Amino acid sequence: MSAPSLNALTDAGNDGLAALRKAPGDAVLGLDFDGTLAPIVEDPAQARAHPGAAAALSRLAPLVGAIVIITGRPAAVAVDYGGLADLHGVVVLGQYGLERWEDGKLTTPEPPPGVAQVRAELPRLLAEAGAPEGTHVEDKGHALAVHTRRCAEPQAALDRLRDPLHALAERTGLRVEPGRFVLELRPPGVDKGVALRNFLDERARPGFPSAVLYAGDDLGDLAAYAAVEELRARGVPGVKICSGSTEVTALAERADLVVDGPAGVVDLLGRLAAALA
Ligand SMILES: O=P(O)(O)OC[C@H]1O[C@H](O[C@H]2O[C@H](CO)[C@@H](O)[C@H](O)[C@H]2O)[C@H](O)[C@@H](O)[C@@H]1O
Repeated sequence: MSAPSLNALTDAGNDGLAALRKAPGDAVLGLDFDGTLAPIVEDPAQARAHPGAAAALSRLAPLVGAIVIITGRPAAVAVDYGGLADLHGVVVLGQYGLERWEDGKLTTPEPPPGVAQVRAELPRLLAEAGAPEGTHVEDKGHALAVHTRRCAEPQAALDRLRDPLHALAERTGLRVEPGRFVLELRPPGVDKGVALRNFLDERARPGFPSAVLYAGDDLGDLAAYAAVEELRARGVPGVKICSGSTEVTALAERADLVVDGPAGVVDLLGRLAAALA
């Protein structure tokens, strides 16, 4: 890996990149979808992966041990919006790890009953809480996401809805997952860190993983960062990449390398593929 721009800002990150270069066939690349592979747009249904994302992943897939996309989206939606259907060697863990898509096969559990309760109660709750115009509910089957990006004042709208949504989540046995102008009510028990750890554990063998790289942009990705940090503490090299934005700063503070949004991530993946080929 000779490109200087692939250098991380931290020693631990550079150790991770060096280990990835040394034994790519046992390395794992973990990637978030929205904000990392796909540019953020106002309407969640219009989000699509960066035009270079699928090509970069397809170049990398035969060079590394595994590529796993870990997303809050339903797995099938990420596959569709990401243009991933024909990619071999890419696994998609959807709904924060509840769902799995691999080689065209989707595995999805039954949603817990609290999800139906939230679906039934949410319209009235939003009306009573004075949800501003532009508030939008995305029903993901296993979770409901309340978006405020299209409100005149997205942050104020989110602040207004936070307490009522937390109360609803508590009543229904769900948890609130905060994100970029969104509060999601989703089942507890999984997060992106759990999903990444489980994914690694199921493939465990001597020398695996040689390194783990994880790229994300939003608060939900911090759990995966924590998993990479734990791996490092156990001697497995890791790299935390932040797909930078002005909306979230918490990841940049913990990242080994910050790149310029999905375009920067795709550029990085392309250079990684060139370096490993
Ligand atoms: O884990 P991710 O792949 O990052 O998914 C997290 C949530 O992303 C989506 O919402 C975000 O992207 C939208 C489209 O760009 C944007 O409009 C919204 O403001 C963002 O919060 C998605 O809609 C959610 O279901 C995902 O859970």
